[in-house]
Amino acid sequence: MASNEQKTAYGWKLESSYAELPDIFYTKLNPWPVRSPKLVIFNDGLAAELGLNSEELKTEEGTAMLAGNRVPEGAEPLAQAYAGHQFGGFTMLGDGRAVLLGEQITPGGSRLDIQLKGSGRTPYSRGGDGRAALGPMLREFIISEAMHALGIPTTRSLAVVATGEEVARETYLPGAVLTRVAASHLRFGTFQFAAYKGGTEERKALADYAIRRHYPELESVDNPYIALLEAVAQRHASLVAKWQLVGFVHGVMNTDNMTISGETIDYGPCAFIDTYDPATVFSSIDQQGRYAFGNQPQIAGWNLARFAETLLPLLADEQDKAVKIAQSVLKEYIESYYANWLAGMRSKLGLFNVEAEDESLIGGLLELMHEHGADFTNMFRALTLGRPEETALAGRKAFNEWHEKWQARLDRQEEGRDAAVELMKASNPNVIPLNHRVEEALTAAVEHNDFTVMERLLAALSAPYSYSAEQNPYTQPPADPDNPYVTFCGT
Ligand SMILES: Nc1ncnc2c1ncn2[C@@H]1O[C@H](COP(=O)(O)OP(=O)(O)OP(=O)(O)O)[C@@H](O)[C@H]1O
Ligand SMILES: [Mg+2]
Repeated sequence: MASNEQKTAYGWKLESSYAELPDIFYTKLNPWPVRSPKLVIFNDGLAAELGLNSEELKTEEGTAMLAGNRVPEGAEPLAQAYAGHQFGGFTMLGDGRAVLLGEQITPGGSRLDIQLKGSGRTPYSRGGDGRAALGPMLREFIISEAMHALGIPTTRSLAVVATGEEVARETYLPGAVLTRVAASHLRFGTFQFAAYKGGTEERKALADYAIRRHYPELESVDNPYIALLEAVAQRHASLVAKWQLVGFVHGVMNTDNMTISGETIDYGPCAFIDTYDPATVFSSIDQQGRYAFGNQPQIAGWNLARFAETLLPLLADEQDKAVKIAQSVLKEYIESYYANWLAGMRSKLGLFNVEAEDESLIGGLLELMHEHGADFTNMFRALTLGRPEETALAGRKAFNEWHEKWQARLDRQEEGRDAAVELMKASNPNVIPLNHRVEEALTAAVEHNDFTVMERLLAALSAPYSYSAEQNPYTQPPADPDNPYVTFCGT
């Protein structure tokens, strides 16, 4: 693998294993410079994990690197090719506004992609300008870091640089470049690209690379491609269950927005639900509710099926046999998703063991929450804190009956009440990025050049299960729960 042995003053230790794939998979090019880069937010904790020198990167020269005006030593920037099913239709895509600088080898020995998003046009830009607006990039920063703190696999955000240039959307908006960090940017769509553009050779090269990079333990198994499909399916069974357990709506679950590593990627029109309603959507282009909160497990399964199709020639010699294998993996995905979700819901209610009536206990609560528009996060927080009287369901006969049943169920456990409360605290976040607080932070930053509101919000979101008193202001639901407050989620 091409390597840059010498660590620089900035701490860069960049390699470029992706560039060893057949050259249909990428186009080498540098990011396009921007007019007057200004660093507006920087993630010191992540920089330390990456072995990067925060102080150096915050200087003018360092900021120039995070803006794409200067290429770090050892970087071999490239735009990645991929395809995708978007809202059901197949398209050739690729990084139309991003470049991969390389893979940072961290002090802990991990290999993590460093990508600039909003870095200018590429051969995959189609009609786009290659740029990104400040509001949405700050939004990606906040939500991805909140997801990480919640314990949910995700790409991360190192920095946002304002470009000093405007981008034309519905109006003119300030532009920005986000430095995104990921286990890799291999997407289901990367495999779709290989299947569409390449032969068996390219498909195999990509699958081998994905295995080496994310599932090295599978290299020696009998058919590593079946094992790859199973492993990716299992990671998504776990990932999507985690989304459902905190009320996260991804919003654009197209195959180009799902990763081989099992990390959440692309924080476009995403948001956390306030009131519990499986039909909740945040994307204005999702008129059919394809990516509604309650549909996510099925849509991930649909996307996995598209991924499986790209692997068919590698799964077995005969097509029939390959299809059967893929079908059985997809069936396991659904079962495994449900098992993960059920286990997570038990934890949210402080239940350690399994009882036959648990599914109806959990389902009964969710039905009541849906019927009466209960806030998802606050409901579980109130139950955790033993304050059912603070919920939207307080005083309702059906809820009182449910509550008694739940209390009796808790009393039947040997672990005791204190342990149940600890389990609930570890499973029910005290604070999530409430949409109205995110909007408030973005308005201050984008419209008033005040980043302190965002800094305080990030601090509150950094330890969501700590139940610390400083988080209290960030737990209040919006005054108007019918307003989804997601105006900065464009592009
Ligand atoms: N302003 C733009 N200029 C050029 N290409 C763009 C632009 N916005 C989006 N694209 C491209 O359109 C495709 C789909 O867009 P999507 O909103 O999923 O991407 P994104 O938010 O840029 O990317 P990512 O998935 O990397 O977070 C991607 O290939 C993306 O690179
Ligand atoms: Mg995308």
